[in-house]
Amino acid sequence: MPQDEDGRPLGRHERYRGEFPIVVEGLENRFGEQIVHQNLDLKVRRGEILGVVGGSGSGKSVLMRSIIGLQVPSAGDIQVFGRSINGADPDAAIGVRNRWGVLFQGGALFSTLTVGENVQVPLKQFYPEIAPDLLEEIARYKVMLSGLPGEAACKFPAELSGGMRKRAGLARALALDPELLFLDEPTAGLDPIGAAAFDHLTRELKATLGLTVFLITHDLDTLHEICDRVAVIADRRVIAVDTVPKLMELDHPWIQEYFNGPRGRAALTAQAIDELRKHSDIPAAAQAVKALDKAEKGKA
Ligand SMILES: Nc1ncnc2c1ncn2[C@@H]1O[C@H](COP(=O)(O)OP(=O)(O)OP(=O)(O)O)[C@@H](O)[C@H]1O
Repeated sequence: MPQDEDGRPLGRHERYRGEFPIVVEGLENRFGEQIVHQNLDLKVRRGEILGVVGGSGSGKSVLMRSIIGLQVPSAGDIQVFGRSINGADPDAAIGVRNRWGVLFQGGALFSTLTVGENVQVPLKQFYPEIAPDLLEEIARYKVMLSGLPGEAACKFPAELSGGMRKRAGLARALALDPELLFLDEPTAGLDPIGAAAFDHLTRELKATLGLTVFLITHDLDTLHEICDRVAVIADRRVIAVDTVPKLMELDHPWIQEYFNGPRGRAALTAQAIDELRKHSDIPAAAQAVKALDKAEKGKA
């Protein structure tokens, strides 16, 4: 039975009201001789989009897999909704596991099922009593919530573009009305316009559905645009968690290279121009945007 922050049992449809729906303490993950995480601590705040960054192979996906119970850590404790998930028996853990949705890298859709049937998989698993026509209706609603046309529910994953497949994966992740959404590199492989649209959708969904989002990404635009805070993994642990501007002030070499390198600065400039555009009713802002656009055209 899921519990609230004071250990009281939560009803099936009650939502978590504590400050930190995810708390990771002293996490260690080893694969043979390789130590991926050691003494890793992280607290995710309710209602935030937490970006997770780190070099390739730094253990971002392993951290996500540990939190959702797909990777059993060698040491440490992980609490989700105030409940330790390590060593929890599967039946008891179900009270927690039906309260998150996951979009894996590449979407991980079943290729032999239509999009709608993919969305129905978790629904059937956790709510076998729902009648087939209602299942179909819920699936179609989730498909549309993810920004796809309703007809996409009848298509097979192979019939969709990369961006549409991501949205279909998102529809499945939203199937159970989760409180927590895990996204593993959602904008990887999308063109800049598709990536910006997916970011926008993530932000909208967070606001309208009251989600807490754990977002692994390499995408600097995503970090600047939609993340409330960003956790940086390096040296086998989380070395900092803060807003992007605050992180940029830190003196760590990886952080400096990542956020203040040429790509980091370009993302920052793009965000600044976006902000200015929002205020183009102010003559000085409109003038600045015009000048910057002209400079960009000159570069091209
Ligand atoms: N099941 C496994 N068995 C052995 N080693 C593994 C396993 N899963 C992950 N690893 C190793 O753990 C390390 C961290 O992997 P992980 O996928 O978490 O990195 P990442 O930070 O997500 O990288 P990327 O940004 O490239 O996706 C890598 O060296 C990887 O080879």
